[in-house]
Amino acid sequence: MTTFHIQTLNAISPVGLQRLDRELFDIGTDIPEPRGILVRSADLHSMDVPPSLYAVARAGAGTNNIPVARLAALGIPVFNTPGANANAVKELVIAGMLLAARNLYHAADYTRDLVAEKGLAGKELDVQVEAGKKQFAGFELPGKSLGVIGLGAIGVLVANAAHALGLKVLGYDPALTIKNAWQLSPNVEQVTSVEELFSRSDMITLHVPLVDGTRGLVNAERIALMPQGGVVLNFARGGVVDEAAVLQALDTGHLHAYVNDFPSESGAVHPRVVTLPHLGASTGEAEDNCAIMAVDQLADYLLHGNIRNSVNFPEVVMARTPGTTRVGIFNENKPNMIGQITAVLADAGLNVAEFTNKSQGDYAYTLVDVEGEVRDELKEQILAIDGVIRARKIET
Ligand SMILES: NC(=O)C1=CN([C@@H]2O[C@H](COP(=O)(O)OP(=O)(O)OC[C@H]3O[C@@H](n4cnc5c(N)ncnc54)[C@H](O)[C@@H]3O)[C@@H](O)[C@H]2O)C=CC1
Ligand SMILES: O=C(O)CCC(=O)C(=O)O
Repeated sequence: MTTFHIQTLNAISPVGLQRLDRELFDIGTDIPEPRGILVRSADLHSMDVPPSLYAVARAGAGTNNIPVARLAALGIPVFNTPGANANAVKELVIAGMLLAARNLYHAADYTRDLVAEKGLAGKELDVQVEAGKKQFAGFELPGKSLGVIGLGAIGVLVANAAHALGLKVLGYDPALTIKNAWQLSPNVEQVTSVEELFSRSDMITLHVPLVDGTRGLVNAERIALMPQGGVVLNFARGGVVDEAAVLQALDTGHLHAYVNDFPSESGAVHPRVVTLPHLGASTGEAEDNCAIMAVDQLADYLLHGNIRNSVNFPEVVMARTPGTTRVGIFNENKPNMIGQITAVLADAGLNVAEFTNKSQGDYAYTLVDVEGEVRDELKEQILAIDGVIRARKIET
């Protein structure tokens, strides 16, 4: 029986890893010729793709650290774990709003400084606490407006929780899915332009992927639309915000605070910025959820060829037909591919028991269960079809 080598490039929760049957999988950080890679935030863009590699599973949501298009062209699916860490991020966003509204981070620093640096104690400390606290007076959330950009797994949870805290919530997502629309509170007002969202929001929170269309989404022009004293919360990715524009708006007082999860040299030391060390998904619960989903999807692909939650190939899931052999085929999405594939199977004397083919963008994926002996040369015959990228006999 085949043993699949799985390479882990970040700490993946053991709750997920223990789901891999050690008779079928071996796992390590330095494993040679990996069939599968499990990753969180490690940057794979400069990686030489090992010829052995069949799939990459991201235990998390964002895949901007992975060369998704390059892997698609090689017939290598990239999986992610939609929603598995959404609650963890939502809770940190709520914490971020409160940190900003009540100036908590700087207030706690002030108190620590009175004792640790100035050496105050007793009555002297009490006097300075009461004298200094007015500089940290904040505002309450009810009555303020929050603009949520991106109403996906995280954005919907944030929007609903913010409404429950008494905020007026506006949402913007030009590609809102029906599933997410069902989850969204009817009290969240959807707006149709990002400019309207900025001009009507005291606070803005970002929940979009980092792609070409979202890079620098928060810029000087849009910040200028916000009411005086606004707050920007960024738990999406650093590149979604033009940080220089944010820092300038903080310096002029147009913005009150910037709370974010993506340290940079200038942002991390600015007095009106609170920067966390990419903590959004760092809860035991989220790490377990992500690892379980990533591992299950990777194992299902390696053992059965099924594709669930891939960011570069369509969803293709087919029950195994007893007494058959399964073949998985990636090809360019162009006419007559299915006809040519089934012709090769027929020429090889194989009867098709089950067949499914789905396309998405430039590529398509076929799973076929065949009756009859699948000889080694079948793979070469399928690969000889113009437009076929990869073919695999799925042994188990
Ligand atoms: N700080 C952290 O540790 C974490 C950060 N993230 C980041 O948050 C992002 C979102 O995560 P999820 O909500 O789970 O993803 P998701 O895929 O469920 O939602 C993203 C939403 O953004 C929308 N969108 C895309 N482009 C947009 C645009 N230009 N304007 C408005 N909406 C747009 C999409 O239609 C989708 O509904 C991830 O891609 C990742 O970068 C996710 C998890 C943890
Ligand atoms: O794995 C992590 O801690 C980061 C999570 C994240 O940024 C994501 O899921 O997009």
